Amino acid sequence: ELSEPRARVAGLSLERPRIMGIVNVTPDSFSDGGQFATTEAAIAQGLRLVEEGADILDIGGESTRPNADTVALDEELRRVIPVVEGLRAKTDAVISVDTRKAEVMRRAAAAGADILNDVSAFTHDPEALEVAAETGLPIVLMHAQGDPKTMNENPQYDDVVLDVFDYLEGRIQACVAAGIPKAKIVADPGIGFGKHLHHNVAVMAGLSLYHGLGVPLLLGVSRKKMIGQLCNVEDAKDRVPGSLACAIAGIAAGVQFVRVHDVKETKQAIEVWRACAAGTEKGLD
Ligand SMILES: Nc1nc2[nH]c(SCCc3ccc(S(N)(=O)=O)cc3)nc2c(=O)[nH]1
Repeated sequence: ELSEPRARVAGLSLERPRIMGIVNVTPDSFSDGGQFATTEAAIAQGLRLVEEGADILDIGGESTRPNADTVALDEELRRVIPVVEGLRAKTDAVISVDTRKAEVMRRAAAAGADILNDVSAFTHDPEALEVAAETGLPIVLMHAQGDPKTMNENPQYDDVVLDVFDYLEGRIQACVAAGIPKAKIVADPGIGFGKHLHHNVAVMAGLSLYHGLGVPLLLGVSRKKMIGQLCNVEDAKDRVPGSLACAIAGIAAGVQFVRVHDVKETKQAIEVWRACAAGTEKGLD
């Protein structure tokens, strides 16, 4: 076999863009439905996103948006683990867990999670790298400058595109040194994490550079402030067209995974874009 076997991440081939649907497991502030209601709603949301075409579900129990408060370990476990268990029992979709805590990673892997997605690139929790290596799961390394609490106050870069590249390269090396094969690593430039608008758009324009890291790329821009700033749209729910534009821009630059809220819409945008890029109605297959 002259060509090396086609790369896969969590069993997913990378011959076509993969959609990661977002499942935020945060208490429903509109009702005192309690933990059970939150768990059941999150599981239902995950199954809906799979129906809409999500290849992966990203389960997050701690908001890492700017100025967000941290969530205690026991609370994050209470939010995330039941949802991973519930979804594992009901779907074969790939399950990713968005967490910075080693214990959440360990328990999520035991509950059947397939990918560990850490917005701190396994730097926040001193145990995270070792636990991730022990699970043997594929991981997502994302760039962030600073902590969610303060990251967007005054981010500083020499050259944001190159600085993000160098950071990710260093984290890949640290993970490989910790025993995580490079074939199990996905890199992500972290739109909105310690970046002003001009940093975010520079990263978007420079996405193709990150293929030089030698790993698949993931992009998460869905409904983020960058879109709101460009189009003066305050409510995140009104940012879907801009989110689709960012997903397609990423895919056109060769990004293999897009992390989105609006799976149905993103899937339609991708299918149409692929047919037009391939010039055949069958798309790029
Ligand atoms: N791999 C990966 N994981 C992620 N998890 C999240 S949670 C989003 C937190 C947030 C919300 C809103 C803004 S803002 N102010 O730019 O609108 C920033 C960060 N995102 C990502 C992402 O991209 N990749």
